[in-house]
Amino acid sequence: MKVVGLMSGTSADGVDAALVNIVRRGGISRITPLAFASLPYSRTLQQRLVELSLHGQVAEICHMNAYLGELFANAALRVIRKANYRATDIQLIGSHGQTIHHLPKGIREPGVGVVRSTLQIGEPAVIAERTGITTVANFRPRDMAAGGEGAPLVPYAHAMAFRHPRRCRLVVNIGGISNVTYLPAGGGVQDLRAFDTGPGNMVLDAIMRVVTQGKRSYDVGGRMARQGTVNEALLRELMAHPFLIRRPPKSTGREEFGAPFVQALVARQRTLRLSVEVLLATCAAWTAEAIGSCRRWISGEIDDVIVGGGGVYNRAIMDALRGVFAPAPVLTFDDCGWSSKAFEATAFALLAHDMLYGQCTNVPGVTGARHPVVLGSVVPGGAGVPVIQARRSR
Ligand SMILES: Nc1ncnc2c1ncn2[C@@H]1O[C@H](COP(=O)(O)OP(=O)(O)OP(=O)(O)O)[C@@H](O)[C@H]1O
Ligand SMILES: CC(=O)N[C@H]1[C@@H]2OC[C@@H](O2)[C@@H](O)[C@@H]1O[C@H](C)C(=O)O
Repeated sequence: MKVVGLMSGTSADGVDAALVNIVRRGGISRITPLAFASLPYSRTLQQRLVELSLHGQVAEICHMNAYLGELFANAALRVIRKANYRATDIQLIGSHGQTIHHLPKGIREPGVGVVRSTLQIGEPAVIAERTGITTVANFRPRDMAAGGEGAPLVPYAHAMAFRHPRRCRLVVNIGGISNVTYLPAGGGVQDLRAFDTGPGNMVLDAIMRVVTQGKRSYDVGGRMARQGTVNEALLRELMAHPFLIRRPPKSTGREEFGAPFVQALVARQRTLRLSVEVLLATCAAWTAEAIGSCRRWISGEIDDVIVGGGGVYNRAIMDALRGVFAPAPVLTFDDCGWSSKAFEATAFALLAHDMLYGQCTNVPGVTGARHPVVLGSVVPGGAGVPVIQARRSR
């Protein structure tokens, strides 16, 4: 089956589209990447989405849901064209959407108990209408309904791509938020451990925006951070952040590490009279140390560390990670035959595909859900939902 995966992460910098071929045999899906395309958001749109995530008005959320649906559809059509296919050659789209709010711990309501919620926008009905292709979206809410955090979900795909019969591996995604997946040697999906570790590019990007008055949205190559030295006192304060100490299952987002957090951090920088370079160096080191502190909740050796997400291009973070995990080698997804940029989009192609087979793709030990569930809701395309000789498998 040819499937497009669509993803816009917490950095809100654009839609990634991965076209893959998936073959399923013996209850196992195998992926061959075919093409990848990105549709970057304008800086104004990125800013609107960041604002929306924290202070969105309902009318704007309503509008953005449909507008992003159009952009997601464009991204899908772009990757299909790039691979010289037509939309009618593609059977399925898996769209993560754009997270604009995530409340994994939930809020207690009388007569109901704790209500957990998360909101990904980018209307799948618009995607299905523009492309004619069956679209699966809204992957997170079902896990939450089963008592889980609804995140992270990509560990299912990490296991498919990176598990090894003899090596214990730590897969790290450094997106806006960072998350880890521990894959014990020879283990399967049910043996993995995974959770968000907290800070990623979101904090560094926000600092760049504040100090350049919005002219630069990230520190290219981590160059500015590499000109500073780490302030150990501030690093210790940051390592005491409540999210880092919380036991898994745990997931987070802009609600904890977005603008209000960064405003307080920049105020602290001014009190301590630190340069921007020192602040960036300290936050890059914090990202790496927070990832390293996952070892508190992981029992077992780490033979390889494999890193993906935009953070692989930040040398300050990568150098710090090498220090944190030495002597284990710190590799990238690309070193292992997978694209760092395309992986999350690919993962949502896989989740959509496996959903059609009735496969449960949440990992209850990861999200905290009470039981495995089938993730996603379907909007049929012009040819209806692809019919599968369904064989329910775990
Ligand atoms: N050349 C580069 N140098 C430094 N940093 C970079 C570079 N390219 C990308 N990045 C960083 O990577 C970020 C985007 O990463 P990515 O696309 O993995 O995040 P995301 O998928 O939005 O986040 P998440 O995984 O949390 O949902 C950018 O905002 C930027 O901070
Ligand atoms: C709610 C939400 O969108 N969370 C994202 C975010 O970005 C990284 C980390 O926080 C992870 O928990 C998740 O994304 C990936 C795709 C996941 O579900 O595995």
